[in-house]
Parts: sequence; C-alpha cells; structure tokens
Amino acid sequence: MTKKNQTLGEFIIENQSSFKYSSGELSKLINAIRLAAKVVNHEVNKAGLVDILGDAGDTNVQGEEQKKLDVFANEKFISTLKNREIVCGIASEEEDSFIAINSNDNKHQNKYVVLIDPLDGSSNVDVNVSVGTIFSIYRRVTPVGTPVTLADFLQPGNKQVAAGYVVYGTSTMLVYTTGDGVNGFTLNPALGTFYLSHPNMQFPETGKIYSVNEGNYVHFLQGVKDYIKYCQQEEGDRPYTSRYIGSLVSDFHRNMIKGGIYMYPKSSVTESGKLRLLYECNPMAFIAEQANGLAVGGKSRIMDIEPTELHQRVPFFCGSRKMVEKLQECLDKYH
Ligand SMILES: O=P(O)(O)OC[C@H]1O[C@](O)(COP(=O)(O)O)[C@@H](O)[C@@H]1O
Ligand SMILES: [Mg+2]
Ligand SMILES: [Mg+2]
Repeated sequence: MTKKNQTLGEFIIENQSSFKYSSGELSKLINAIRLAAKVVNHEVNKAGLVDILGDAGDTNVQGEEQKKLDVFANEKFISTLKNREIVCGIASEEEDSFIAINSNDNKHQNKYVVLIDPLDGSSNVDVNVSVGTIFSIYRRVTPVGTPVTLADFLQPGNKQVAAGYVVYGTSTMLVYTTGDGVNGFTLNPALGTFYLSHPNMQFPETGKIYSVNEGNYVHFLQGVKDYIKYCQQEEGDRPYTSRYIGSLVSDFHRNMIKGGIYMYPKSSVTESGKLRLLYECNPMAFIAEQANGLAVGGKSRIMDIEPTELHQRVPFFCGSRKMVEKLQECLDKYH
C-alpha cells in the first residue's frame, strides 16, 4: 500500500515482491542509482562554487562538447554501479561503447544492464537551469555467466524492466517505474533522504502546454508545423502556452504534472531528430505510458522501435494522450 512520505528505501523493499522477477537485485540497483543521484545532486547544487562549470575540453561520441558535469555525473553513476557489482553491463551517452562489468569472481552472474544519460540538459548546466539524469534497465538476453554483448543493450523499449529520471531543479526528485505505475520521490536535502511525494503520477488526458524548440520551426515537416499552428490558434481552449526549458527531463516532468506535449521532431537539419532512443526516448516513453500518456516517433510507438545502434537518434513526441493523438492526426495528413 503506497504511503505518502514513505522513504524511497521503504518503498523499494515494500514493492519488491510485486515485481515479477524479484530477487532483490533490481532493488539493489535502484538503491545504487539513488545513491549516485545524491552525489551528483550535491555537486550540481554547488556548481558555481567549485570548478565544475564549463566545458571539459573533450567531445563525446555524439560529437558534442562535454561539460565537466557530464563527465562528473558519468563517472559517479558508473563507479557506483560497478563498485556494487549489481549489473553486468552499462551503456552511457558519454561512453563510445558499452562497458562489460566483470564481478570479482569473474563469473558475470548479474542479469541486468543499465543505459544512462548521466546529465540531461547539458546546455543548461552553466546557467543554473534545471537538469537531470535518465536511466533505463533491461534483463540481459545473453546467458548469465557469459560476458555481455551489444545485443543485451539493443532491446526494444517494451522489454524494459524499469526506467526513471532524476530532476535537479528547485527541488531534487527521483521518478521511476517498474511497470506498475509511476511514483515520484523528493529529496529532503537536510536528511539526504528521498520521500514519496508524488504517488501514482498520471499525465492529464490533455493539457495546454506545448514544448518544442521553435527556433527550428522552418526546418520542421509540414505536419509538425500544422500542429504548432493548431496550438497557437485562438479557438476553444487555445492558444496553448509555449514552455521550453531545453532539458528533456524538466520539460517532461512539468508536462506530466500539468498536461502538455514535448516534441523533438526530425527536421531538414536533424534528419533523425536529436534525442537518443536507448537512454532518453525509451525510458521517458516507459514512464509516459505507465502514467497514461503516449510516446511516439510519428506513426510508430517509441517502445516498439527495434534499436540498431547504441547512440541512434529518433524523432520524439511525448505527453498527454489527446495532444499526441492530435499531433499524429496532423502528421498523417502528409506522411
Ligand atoms: O537545444 P535543443 O536543440 O533544443 O536541444 C535540447 C534538448 O537536448 C537535450 O539537452 C539533449 O540531452 P543532453 O543534454 O543529455 O545531450 C535535451 O535534454 C533537450 O530537450
Ligand atoms: Mg539528454
Ligand atoms: Mg546528457
């Protein structure tokens, strides 16, 4: 029974039995993510006081300039998971390839792999605007006891066993699902404890907020342009309000609470869109669907896309059911 203000630790133990593969391993994994999130939160909160702002002076496999906090968060999540020997592999936005984790006895006994966007919204890091972390968890497909392979990571989103995000904002929250609804926990910084503050989160059926980088408008497909025009029309409960933080986690979180749609379409400049399927779109899609929302790439359900590459990008439309359906209606007219 979900009790408001239950600690995350209590919630994990209490809900372990409702998880069909429960052996305690996933609980340990979520606990490790909780710990790493607190370490990163501590650094983010005092970012201006320590030498952690600005560029790290390196580019990642996406060709993006890495921020010092990207590198810090990446190291913290990887070392926290590695040291606890609870995963057999990790893939990260900041790592070219996946990392195979050998347990001390070299027996690869663990059955979960984690895919992570250690710091989401990097363009906002230096300007004190909320950022996040995104994680996605799968059971491996290769036999336990053997080294993980790429196949363990290239699984469709509908195979996820858990997914979540941390938002480092005015407060710090960890929101996650194991396929049994979505729950949000707020960190009490004085106690260093996450408490259940948002039980059973649900996207409102519809909303009045649309989130898209309109700076790319001229490059969008006609169907997307039509939907944005629809949002801006003086009719019925419209025009909607445009809100775009530029951190997927923060835009998604606001829209899940208030009702809204987030869009990162493909365009003549970003042919496959910008967001990465495996550690941005799939985890957010799992949460959206568990919260009665929708997540599509256009016609296709994001979680049914068969991945082909670790860092592949896809167009992403996600949010309140009725708003995503209206967008699809606009797209269907042309494509
Ligand atoms: O600046 P743009 O092109 O609008 O892109 C913003 C989007 O890119 C991202 O920052 C990509 O994520 P990373 O910061 O993890 O690379 C999303 O969080 C955000 O929604
Ligand atoms: Mg990101
Ligand atoms: Mg990132």
